[in-house]
Amino acid sequence: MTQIKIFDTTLRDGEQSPGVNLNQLEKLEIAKHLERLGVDVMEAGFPASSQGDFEAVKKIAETIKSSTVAALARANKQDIDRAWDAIQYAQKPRIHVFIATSPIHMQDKLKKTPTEVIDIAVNMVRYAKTKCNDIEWSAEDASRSDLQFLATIIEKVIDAGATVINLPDTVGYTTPKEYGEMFRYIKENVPNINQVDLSTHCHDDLGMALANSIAAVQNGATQVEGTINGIGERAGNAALEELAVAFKIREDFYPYSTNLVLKEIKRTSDLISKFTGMVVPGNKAIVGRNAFAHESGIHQDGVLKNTQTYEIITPALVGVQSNNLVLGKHSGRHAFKDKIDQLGFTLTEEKLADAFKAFKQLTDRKKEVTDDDLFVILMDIQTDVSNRKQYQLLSFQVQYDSRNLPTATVTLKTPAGDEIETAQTGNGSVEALYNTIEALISEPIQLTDFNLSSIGKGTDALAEVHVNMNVDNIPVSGRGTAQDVLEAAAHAFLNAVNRVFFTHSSSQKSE
Ligand SMILES: CC(=O)SCCNC(=O)CCNC(=O)[C@H](O)C(C)(C)COP(=O)(O)OP(=O)(O)OC[C@H]1O[C@@H](n2cnc3c(N)ncnc32)[C@H](O)[C@@H]1OP(=O)(O)O
Ligand SMILES: CC(C)C(=O)C(=O)O
Repeated sequence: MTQIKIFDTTLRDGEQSPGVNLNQLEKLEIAKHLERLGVDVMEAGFPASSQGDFEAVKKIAETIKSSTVAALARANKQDIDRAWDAIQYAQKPRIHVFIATSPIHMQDKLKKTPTEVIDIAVNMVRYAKTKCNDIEWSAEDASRSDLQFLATIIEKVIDAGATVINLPDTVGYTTPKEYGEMFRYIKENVPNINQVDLSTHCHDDLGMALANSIAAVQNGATQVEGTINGIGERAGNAALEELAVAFKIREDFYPYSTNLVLKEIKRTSDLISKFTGMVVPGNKAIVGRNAFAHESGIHQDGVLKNTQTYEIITPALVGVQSNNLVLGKHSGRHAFKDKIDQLGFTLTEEKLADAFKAFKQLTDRKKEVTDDDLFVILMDIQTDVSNRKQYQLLSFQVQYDSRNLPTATVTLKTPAGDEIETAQTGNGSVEALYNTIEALISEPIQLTDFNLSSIGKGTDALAEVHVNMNVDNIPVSGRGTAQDVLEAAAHAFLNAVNRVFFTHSSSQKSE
């Protein structure tokens, strides 16, 4: 078995998904779960892109111990300095420098000749190497680049000190055969290629990201880049959970393995889906709601007789639990703490007390508290910033009458500490509530998406709302959970507004 390194870019390319904007605490929590999942490298962000991203990458670098922490930089000194400033205290830091190598990108975007691009790439890898030992260099749009040119520039950046060479299919254009042949060509035509890890980074525009990544591995790639749930720019990146499980299930066919702890997959996928607001489609491989559901009679009959007739992956392999009923009204702190550890959270004493209180409050209203309920409580507690200046929901009331327009009355605390209240109507209860909150907030708001789901089953299940909106023309997402649908909706709305409020108040999106 050849061990393939997993480079997770959920926090960088994943965050480039339209509408996704994670705050520092959310990024940190995701990073901790990625470490627990066993990724070899996590790309924590692009520090030069904003102060908020810089601070998030720095915090992750200071916290993560076993995975390499990478930071992205364009091929210029300012970006490289920023990347290094953010990751220098990591146990295993990596600077990831990229520059495009395809004719269209060099000519029309960078406005540089191929010779100039070679000089910039070599000089910037050399510069980055003066700061950090581990340097990844990416040839952006490699799959549309001239192969001879690619071989020339790769040989030179390796001589300049690169330790990993990444050949992205940036626009998701290539096919497995073509992409595999590119890797083989590079293996055969770059004399110093065996000194480095060769990496693949695929986008899913034509639905071939996973197939292309596997083709690259079959032709010499030793590192695969991708994201959890396949999120990312446009149609997304290769889904790492699909790659790892495919290698495991088809180990008879693929002589490759990864370090991923497969039973952590579902939990990590849930966490990322909730924080990003990117709902995993029911039919998504490995982590979709229906991935292990058998609906039709013939399939059910087969599964009852022998699960393997229709089930190639056992749900437990990826951490899907059939019965996750856990703690109840009478559970104590020890059992609670033990469960928190199992779910992969590390809480300070103060947060532990808050979480226990929230859990006890929930048991008063909900008969059965599941792992999923607890997971949401812990996510909220770990990323709670209610001690900071922001809009806070103090109370609300919605009057619904099937013959008249619903009316909402809302009281908010403003970031300046004032209490404000007003009432508005709407065509439905949520609209009345949102019209009212909007009337209380000075920034112009345009709601672009509203998504309601339940956590678990039953009439007492928690409601979860994700919203996308433009606040002051800035696209932003928000998430809220509560036992009541309207309360969850109000929290999601304010969660989105507060993200933008922080952007303005601290001049960058930092928390
Ligand atoms: C394929 C990928 O996923 S690449 C990563 C994409 N991620 C992002 O873009 C993150 C979000 N981006 C941002 O916040 C901003 O674009 C910033 C902060 C990075 C840069 O902002 P600005 O300085 O205003 O530049 P802007 O984005 O408008 O243009 C990009 C500039 O970088 C140049 N550039 C692009 N890639 C590279 C590179 N790899 N190396 C050097 N220069 C580059 C472009 O040619 C352009 O230069 P020009 O201003 O001389 O024409
Ligand atoms: C910066 C590189 C690695 C990238 O994201 C791409 O080319 O898609």
